[in-house]
Amino acid sequence: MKLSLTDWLFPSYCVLCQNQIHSSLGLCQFCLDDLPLLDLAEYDNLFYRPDIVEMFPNCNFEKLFACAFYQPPFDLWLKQLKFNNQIHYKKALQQVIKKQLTIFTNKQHLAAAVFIILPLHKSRFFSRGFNQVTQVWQPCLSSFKVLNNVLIRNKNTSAQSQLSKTKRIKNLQQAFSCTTNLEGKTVVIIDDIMTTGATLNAATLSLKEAGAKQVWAFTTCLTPL
Ligand SMILES: O=P(O)(O)OC[C@H]1O[C@H](OP(=O)(O)OP(=O)(O)O)[C@H](O)[C@@H]1O
Repeated sequence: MKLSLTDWLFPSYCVLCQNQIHSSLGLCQFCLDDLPLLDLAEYDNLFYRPDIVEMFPNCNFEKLFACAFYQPPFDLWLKQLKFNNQIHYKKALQQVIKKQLTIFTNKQHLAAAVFIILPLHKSRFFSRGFNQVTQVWQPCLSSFKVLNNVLIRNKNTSAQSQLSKTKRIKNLQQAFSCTTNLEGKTVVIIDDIMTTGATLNAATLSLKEAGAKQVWAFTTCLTPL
């Protein structure tokens, strides 16, 4: 590995093995290659995997992309990022997302699709200070068309993580609205975690009401209840 002057002055280390890496990275190549990622080369739509379709019944979106199941080390990275703003895990997650997006785009055309990062309600955004999904995903989407302020979160919902499956669905009812006509478009909606799919389903409903032809859900991790 060739290190620059910046790397010598401000060394960065792999979040897993602590070997020195380029400052632009969070993981060394060995650790990245060792991670338990979902096999998108075989299943570019995870709904084609019988076990996954059984874990997430009644989803209204057409395709599902995820990097991995919510298991070590992803659970720690996502929690630390969302609740403690530990942004050094961001680069590691971005390497994982970019790797999975490259595999996906080799099989699926996304040039005409528009991307929407799942918004937080404004009061949640102000109390947290950031949208953890935007922080991680936005830099991975430079070659795609990202729409901002199109999907609005109207309802200040309780955190899904505290609720049962039935309550999660009710909690998200009427949570979103869409400000733009999406007639005929394929919309990719992005979130960090899918547990029951209630959040992504509620967003899908709004996007389809606005005319979206298809909605594809991209999430960093899956964690069925
Ligand atoms: O698939 P589901 O059952 O809908 O659960 C997944 C959602 O739950 C979490 O958010 P949560 O509402 O807990 O918190 P946040 O909006 O503050 O990020 C997570 O970030 C997803 O958005």
